[in-house]
Amino acid sequence: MLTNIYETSLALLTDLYQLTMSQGYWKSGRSEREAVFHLFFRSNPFRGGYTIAAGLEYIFDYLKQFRFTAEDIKYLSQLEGNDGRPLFATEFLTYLSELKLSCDLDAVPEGTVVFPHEPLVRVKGPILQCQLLETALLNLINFQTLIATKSARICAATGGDPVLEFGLRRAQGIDGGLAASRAAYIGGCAATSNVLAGKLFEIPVKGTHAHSWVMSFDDELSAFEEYAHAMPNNCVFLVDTYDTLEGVRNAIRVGLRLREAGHEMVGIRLDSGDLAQLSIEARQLLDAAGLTSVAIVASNDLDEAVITSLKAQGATIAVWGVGTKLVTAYDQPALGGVYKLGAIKNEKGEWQPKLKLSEQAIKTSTPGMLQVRRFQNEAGAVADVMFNELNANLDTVVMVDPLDPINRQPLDGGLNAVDLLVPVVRNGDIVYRHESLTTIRERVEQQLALFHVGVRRHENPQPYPVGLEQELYDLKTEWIHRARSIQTPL
Ligand SMILES: Nc1ncnc2c1ncn2[C@@H]1O[C@H](COP(=O)(O)OP(=O)(O)OP(=O)(O)O)[C@@H](O)[C@H]1O
Ligand SMILES: O=P(O)(O)OC[C@H]1O[C@H](OP(=O)(O)OP(=O)(O)O)[C@H](O)[C@@H]1O
Ligand SMILES: O=C(O)c1cccnc1
Repeated sequence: MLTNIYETSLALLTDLYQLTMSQGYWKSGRSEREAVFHLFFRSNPFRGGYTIAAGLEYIFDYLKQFRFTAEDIKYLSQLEGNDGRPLFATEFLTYLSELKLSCDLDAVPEGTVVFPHEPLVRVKGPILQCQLLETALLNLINFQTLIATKSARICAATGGDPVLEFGLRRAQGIDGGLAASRAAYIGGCAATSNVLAGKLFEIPVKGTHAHSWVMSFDDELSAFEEYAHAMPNNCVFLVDTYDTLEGVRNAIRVGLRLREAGHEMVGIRLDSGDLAQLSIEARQLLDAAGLTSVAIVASNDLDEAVITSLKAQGATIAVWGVGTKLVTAYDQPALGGVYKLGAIKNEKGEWQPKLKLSEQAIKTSTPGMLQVRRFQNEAGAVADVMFNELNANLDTVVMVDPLDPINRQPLDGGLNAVDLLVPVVRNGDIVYRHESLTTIRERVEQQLALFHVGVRRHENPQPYPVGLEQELYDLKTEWIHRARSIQTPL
């Protein structure tokens, strides 16, 4: 079971406008009106071809802590509007203090490969409640999905060599550091240096030593000897404090003495200079000394591009320590996920599709209560089709490319079909079984294997087909026309 990260009430972890709109829904008698929202992103991060969904378990933790306590209500009661009078009505605050979530959430399991415009989470319930959840859900899913994806890319670049996540010191605060360690492990990292993340999430913890250890002695050899004395079963010597190849020679001296004492040196770490050249030279020195099992660990601002380049240069690095660029998603610091209303019930209790128009077709949201069906054959995933659960006849599925509607592809009934969104919360209660991070990591591997290498490559990846089921496409087109006419002046 995930240890609760959050032990405080979290209903106020939201943008003020969610609460002002909520008072609006309440005052206009529409707070209980049923609505459906979708959380999705519009483009794969890092100019990549895929994205790894993550963060769902944190949503469960957040929902468990969703309540307006007496202190929260007191705080809200003190907020003032422009005229200096209370922003919120006392009766509305009483309503909030008695609020119990009754939403249904459907979500894509963590570790699933997902694509732009596909809902990662779908929230159905009283519109006021759906609205109150928006900001926190985006906060939780956007960040962890981004970092899990970055991690998967870095791990793909190492081609299976272990990646150690070293990012805590450069992460965005305490919570960012913990969530990043979790997401990095989901994406494929072998271990973290973050000990609290290790304890909370059962992630293996690993580490070497810092330059300060070497600098605290008069010479490097004494530093390595003392470290070996203190930690004979965890010796990875950082060799670049003064002269890297001299450092390797000192490590070898200590490694051979350790062996005589019945221990094996685990590795050396390179943290500066030309990592390809130094790793090749260090490997030669280690092998010549008979220390063939000693691993070369490298760190220093690594990311998937540098790792790919180092591999191409024949670097003999066996373990990769990656911090800053992983946990901060350095080259793209936000996923840009959004949360849009798909449908709302009218006074008669009938679902009304809703969409948000945009100048750019790609930004116009898709109406309905959406589900994603992934079609697969023996070779892997063929296409994902979004459909509207409110009005779907899926006996024969014709997929329409929303950006090129002439491109209509019938999907053969012989294909396997899996619906990506699964029930996770019903009437406010979590109904999804807890998944270990091991299960989630395995899912990432299995899922990535379903996709063509062209979709997975980092340079100019092939777009994977994601389309709208024909009836949904027609519905969207109809509602685009209707929405435009709403705006057309008489
Ligand atoms: N052979 C290589 N090919 C491509 N990139 C490399 C190679 N070796 C190191 N790098 C990367 O180059 C970047 C800068 O390395 P550089 O050697 O300039 O800095 P540094 O070694 O940290 O400098 P300093 O000695 O001041 O610490 C780092 O991201 C590092 O991982
Ligand atoms: O480069 P990153 O991918 O962010 O990996 C983490 C970095 O953090 C440490 O450096 P730092 O200078 O903070 O401490 P040190 O004195 O132990 O090298 C470590 O040596 C790595 O270089
Ligand atoms: O254990 C390490 O080598 C380590 C830990 C944090 C940051 N950099 C390196």
